[in-house]
Amino acid sequence: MSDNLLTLSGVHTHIGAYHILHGVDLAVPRGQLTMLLGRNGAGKTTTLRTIMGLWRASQGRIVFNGQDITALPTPQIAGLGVAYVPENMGIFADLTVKENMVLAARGARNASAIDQERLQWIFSLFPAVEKFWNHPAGKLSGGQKQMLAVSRAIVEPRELLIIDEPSKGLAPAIINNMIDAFGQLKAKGVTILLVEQNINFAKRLGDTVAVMDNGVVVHAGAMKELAENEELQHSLLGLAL
Ligand SMILES: Nc1ncnc2c1ncn2[C@@H]1O[C@H](COP(=O)(O)OP(=O)(O)OP(=O)(O)O)[C@@H](O)[C@H]1O
Repeated sequence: MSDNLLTLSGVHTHIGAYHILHGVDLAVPRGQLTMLLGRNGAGKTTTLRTIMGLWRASQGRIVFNGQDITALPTPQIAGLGVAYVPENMGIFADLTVKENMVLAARGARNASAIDQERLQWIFSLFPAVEKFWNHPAGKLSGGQKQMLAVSRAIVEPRELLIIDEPSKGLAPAIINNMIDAFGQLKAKGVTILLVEQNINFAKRLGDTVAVMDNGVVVHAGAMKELAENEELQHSLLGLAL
């Protein structure tokens, strides 16, 4: 088996009449945290949605854990162990934190059916989830909602966690908490693919990086190499810095 848990080769995606992805090549190494960076509109979200089968690749190939998933329906892709947290987080605002968690655990009808050891671990990663267990999710702060969204994604064991801009709009203290939690997830063997705009967040957390522009990956390599090269950051990311 290859060292890459996920690979995209020459992936094109059209949305209606618009040709958005123009041959994306991306490798997500097993056990690492890969950062997907790029200016606004570069195609990052479209890439994540194409991996999940929410948009269809019109050309190219997506392989997860040795299996071609390019044409699989989204529930089957999720069933292989891929969790996706979209930018809007997909939380049910009118339901409590507990109800949100129960709904995320396939087959669980109530909180006691959630793996309790796992739940305690999630509480230790994100204490706010325990603290606001019986509160409506809509009343949480932005950072707490993001923590709930990630908690929902990991309520069952996953091999790959895909998260769209988890640091967006968060205060620095909450970002530190997130960085800590992602580090612990990685230590548990979860492979993570994160879309980011915040280069400092990316530098602190990323092992591998891919930078997109105009619907293709224009740079890929070690995060450390990009983090140490300000000229390269500027030429690849420009004002996004
Ligand atoms: N539903 C859609 N219909 C038409 N064009 C779309 C649609 N969704 C995205 N696009 C276009 O596709 C391009 C890539 O968008 P995408 O959201 O993937 O970029 P991004 O890199 O995630 O940027 P951002 O950080 O702003 O979300 C943009 O030009 C965008 O306008």
